[in-house]
Amino acid sequence: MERTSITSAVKQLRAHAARLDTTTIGDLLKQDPSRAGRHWLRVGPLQANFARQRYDDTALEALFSMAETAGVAEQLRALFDGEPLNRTEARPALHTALRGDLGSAPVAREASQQARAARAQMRAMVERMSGSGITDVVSVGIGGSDLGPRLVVDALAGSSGQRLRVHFLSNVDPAAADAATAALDPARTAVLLVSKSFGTEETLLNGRILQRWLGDDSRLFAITANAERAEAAFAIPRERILPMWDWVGGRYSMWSAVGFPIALALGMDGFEALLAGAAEMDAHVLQAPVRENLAVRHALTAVWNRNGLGLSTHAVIPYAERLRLLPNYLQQLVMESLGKSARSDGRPVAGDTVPVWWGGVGTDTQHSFFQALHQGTQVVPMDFIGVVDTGSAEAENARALLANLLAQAEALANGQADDDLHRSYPGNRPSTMLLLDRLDARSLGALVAMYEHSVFVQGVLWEINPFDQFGVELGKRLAKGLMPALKGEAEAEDPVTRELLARIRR
Ligand SMILES: O=P(O)(O)OC[C@H]1O[C@H](O)[C@H](O)[C@@H](O)[C@@H]1O
Repeated sequence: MERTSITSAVKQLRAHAARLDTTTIGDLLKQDPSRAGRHWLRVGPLQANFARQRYDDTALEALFSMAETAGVAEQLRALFDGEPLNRTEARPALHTALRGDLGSAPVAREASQQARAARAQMRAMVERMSGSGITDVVSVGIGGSDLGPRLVVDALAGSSGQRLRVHFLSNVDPAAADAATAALDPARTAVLLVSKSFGTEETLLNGRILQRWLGDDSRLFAITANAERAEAAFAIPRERILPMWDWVGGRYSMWSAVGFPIALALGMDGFEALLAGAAEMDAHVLQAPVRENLAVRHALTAVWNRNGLGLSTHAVIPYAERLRLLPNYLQQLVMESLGKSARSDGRPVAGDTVPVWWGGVGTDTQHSFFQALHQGTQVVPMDFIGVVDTGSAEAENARALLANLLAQAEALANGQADDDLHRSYPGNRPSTMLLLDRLDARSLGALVAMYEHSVFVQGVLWEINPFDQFGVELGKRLAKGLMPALKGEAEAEDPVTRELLARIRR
């Protein structure tokens, strides 16, 4: 989209928001009795209701035409086809090729082919490891090499007649390595070093600790796009290395061999069900017109709340204990992808980009930060996520969970007036309701893929590259430079850091 048109689209959204300033969610529902029933979209096991967003049909039309002007449908096609949309790094982002073959260009077909071959390798390794007396696996990785597998294993391992017990180690704090290994027997444990670059300090340092602890390199594995480094630094032979590629971004990589811990915990069939759920969402997102497209609608809603209403944070609240790690996962996916101030072409962005994403699990968070959501001065738009059939025999608890989910969304939207301001609920706080039929590999795959595509579409609308993350580099470089100073072999340049170091050393 031309800079002028994104600027004017943002201006238009603000004008619609101003026009709707005194119209509440309650008013919108009253004005249009069909609203609650009209704002549903369903894709496979996932359905979403947007009726409690603060746009009316006219504002929604402006959002749809913003998507059309930005060429969202064409950009999605370009994504699947492996065009080098990651322009700052001159490469494609082909995570969709890890779970299907909807890309029609040779580069995308080649990627799907490589992904299939890697899955065959994974299947063989899962079988070998499952029958080898190994009981536990420690997956060492951080960021995109940790959060996705950690989320899925935490969500699904318990319910799938778990094979190997999988544990995760990410933080460079030595206490994390202690905690990860405390209850394990090294003789019955395998260690996976998961790092796309094989250059990440935390993973390399923790990898050393775990290699020593293991005492037997035959149960040390690597998942990486840099096999040479894994071989050189840890002497891991090729047959124990699973591949990764530079056309997969770290935070989009759990569908690749980075998902090996998932396959070990759920079995390869479970892992493939996750991919199938994501592939179902891919097909929908690629083919559905803008007005019926779940990820596009989710993205437009995010842009409305950010640029139209000017809301600076966004909360995601799964009412499912097994999705307790989803907010952490989404923080990386959304904020590392969209936390940018430069457009793809290097010029400054036209308006605000990503809000701060945060959240936690319901019902717990009702008893911690929901007070601020109901009565605080800042309005926080939310994604509520519920599971219709929990599959639990504890029907009373399952009903209470759903009742709380429904009640909170209602209370936030409708509020309740009271003469006493302390007891008054302002309401008019927007939320989207996302419902999974049940929580299994397929529905979780679909949900995560929906978020990935929503992030991509937001990137298109804001004209930013969601696939780089240069913002994380400066701090890493400075930390490296401070290692000698911490050993007392050098001084820090920054006066405050120097003073801090002096006190640390004392
Ligand atoms: O997989 P690795 O190369 O070890 O990278 C792990 C993580 O570290 C980096 O700092 C990036 O911010 C993340 O996007 C990445 O997922």
